[in-house]
Amino acid sequence: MNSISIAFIGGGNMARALIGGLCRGGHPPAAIHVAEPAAAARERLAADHGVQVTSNNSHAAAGAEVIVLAVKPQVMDGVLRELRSALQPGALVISVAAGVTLASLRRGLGDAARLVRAMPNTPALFGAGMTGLVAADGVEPDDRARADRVLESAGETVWLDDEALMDVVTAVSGSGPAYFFALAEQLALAGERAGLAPAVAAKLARQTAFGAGTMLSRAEQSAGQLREQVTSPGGTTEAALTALSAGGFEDLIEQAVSAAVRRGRELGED
Ligand SMILES: NC(=O)C1=CN([C@@H]2O[C@H](COP(=O)(O)OP(=O)(O)OC[C@H]3O[C@@H](n4cnc5c(N)ncnc54)[C@H](OP(=O)(O)O)[C@@H]3O)[C@@H](O)[C@H]2O)C=CC1
Ligand SMILES: O=C(O)[C@@H]1CCC=N1
Repeated sequence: MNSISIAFIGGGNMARALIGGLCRGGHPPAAIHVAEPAAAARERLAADHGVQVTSNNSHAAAGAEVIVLAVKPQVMDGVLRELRSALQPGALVISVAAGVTLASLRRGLGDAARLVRAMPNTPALFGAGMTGLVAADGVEPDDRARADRVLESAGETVWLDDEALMDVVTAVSGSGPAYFFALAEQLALAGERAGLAPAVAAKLARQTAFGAGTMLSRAEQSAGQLREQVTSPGGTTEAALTALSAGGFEDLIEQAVSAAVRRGRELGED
């Protein structure tokens, strides 16, 4: 594994997941610096992963070859102002912030900055992440390779040519794990209401989500084909899926994705 020096600005949920993925993938913790204002979060990151922690964004960024901006979109402008003069020449900046455009990163960091916008997701923690990436003008092939080396330790990557689609990536795979977790939650609750003990219902839902996810990742068939294999004509699954459709399942998913796309665009305008 490479030992690119990486600085994370913001040590919250997404940074933790990416750092976990990097460390599991063999990236040396000593080559990872994290700037995070909350002392408790810093202590946890240092204890869990052995990474270097600081409360000072500029110090973290100063020696780094790759800087990952993992702060909320709402605080990004202030962070960019702070970092503008702290980046070392040739450093690659990867922002994972939802909605924040390459143009606004460019405004904050100046013309010389090498910029990539990425949208990872939290399964990165176990190397099972999905990251969409788009590069700003001026990004060289070796910058893309550097971004890939950082994000591939967290799972799969896909490069897009059209930045406008990053809000759709955010809505599908960035936020996507939450939809599956919400489904697992509701499935367990429904099992409880139908008589199962809470622990049993939770175990059935979790392991079923794991099994379905494993099949989606390993089987050759499409999601639709896998669904059909479970659905015996006139059987229980068909009854359940008919109830989901009658309740507007397909429309609801479309509405959910549209809402997330809209919110991503709003965050970019703030
Ligand atoms: N969570 C997810 O699944 C995903 C999140 N993202 C993106 O990742 C980014 C972070 O999200 P997430 O990890 O969920 O949020 P968190 O709130 O968990 O993490 C953000 C961290 O940044 C810290 N922070 C706040 N202000 C500053 C600052 N000025 N300098 C340095 N650090 C600061 C926060 O500290 P404090 O709490 O003390 O304010 C917090 O620990 C967002 O832009 C989001 O869009 C992208 C993909 C998926
Ligand atoms: O909810 C959010 O805004 C972030 C971006 C994708 C996942 N979490």
